[in-house]
Amino acid sequence: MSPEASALIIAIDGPSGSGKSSVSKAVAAQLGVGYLDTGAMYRALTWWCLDQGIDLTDEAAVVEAARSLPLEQSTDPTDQRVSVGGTDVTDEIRTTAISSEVSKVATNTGVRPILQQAQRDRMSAIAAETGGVVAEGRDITTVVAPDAPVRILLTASEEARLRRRSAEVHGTADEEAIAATRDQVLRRDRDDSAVSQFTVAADGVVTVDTSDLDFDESVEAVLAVVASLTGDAEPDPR
Ligand SMILES: Nc1ncnc2c1ncn2[C@@H]1O[C@H](COP(=O)(O)OP(=O)(O)OP(=O)(O)O)[C@@H](O)[C@H]1O
Ligand SMILES: Nc1ccn([C@H]2C[C@H](O)[C@@H](COP(=O)(O)O)O2)c(=O)n1
Repeated sequence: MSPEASALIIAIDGPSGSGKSSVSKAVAAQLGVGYLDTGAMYRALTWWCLDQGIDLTDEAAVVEAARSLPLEQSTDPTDQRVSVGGTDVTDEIRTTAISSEVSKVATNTGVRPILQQAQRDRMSAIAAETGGVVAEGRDITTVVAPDAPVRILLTASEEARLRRRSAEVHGTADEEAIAATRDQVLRRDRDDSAVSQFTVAADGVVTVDTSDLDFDESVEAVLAVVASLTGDAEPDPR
């Protein structure tokens, strides 16, 4: 039996600001398994292309960059680091400069199969190493790991998502801050929707709506789905 056959594979998708990354990291930490942030891979490729002077609208050049992306990504949910070509880009890939450009790379249909295969390979390696993996993104439940035993669509209302992202980026969720956040959340979702379906759960995918849940309640809700689908996934007591 391959190590993955008995591993705890959890796939989570959802729109921007729904809480995928933060909730997935907490779930992985509680279950004692590794974590894969697939959005970070698209962000890292965007950073690399810009660093190399590649025009993001030159689709063939971006595909070529995806093929040779020198990416290193940690899998510890409590210590996320991303490096490209030896440069630590952990913080830089979260800047507005990257957030506002990343959809150009993520909607490049030549890039997607390359990163999707890399994500499958990473998931297998992480599961073999840690006994499981929580992988999150936009197409994990549908394309990257449609056979995962646990597949969840994490959603939240547009208002909740704007409020959360605004509080995170601007430290406030007043009207002005929310207006400044719309591009990063709503426009990006609209662009990304052209290539992935992450607003409606595919067959067999469980929806967890966090609009009225706080962070801890969202983590509990996801853990409850994991437990109900696997029967034995109690949080690691360590
Ligand atoms: N249920 C919740 N209640 C309140 N805040 C939350 C909740 N879930 C997540 N957050 C906060 O909302 C912000 C956005 O969450 P997160 O970055 O995890 O979203 P995401 O879905 O991964 O977004 P993106 O796809 O744009 O990276 C974070 O500051 C996070 O702490
Ligand atoms: N599986 C994935 C993961 C991410 N993307 C796109 C969507 C975003 O524009 C970008 C960055 O993702 P984030 O860090 O905000 O979750 O990558 C995708 O198309 N498929």
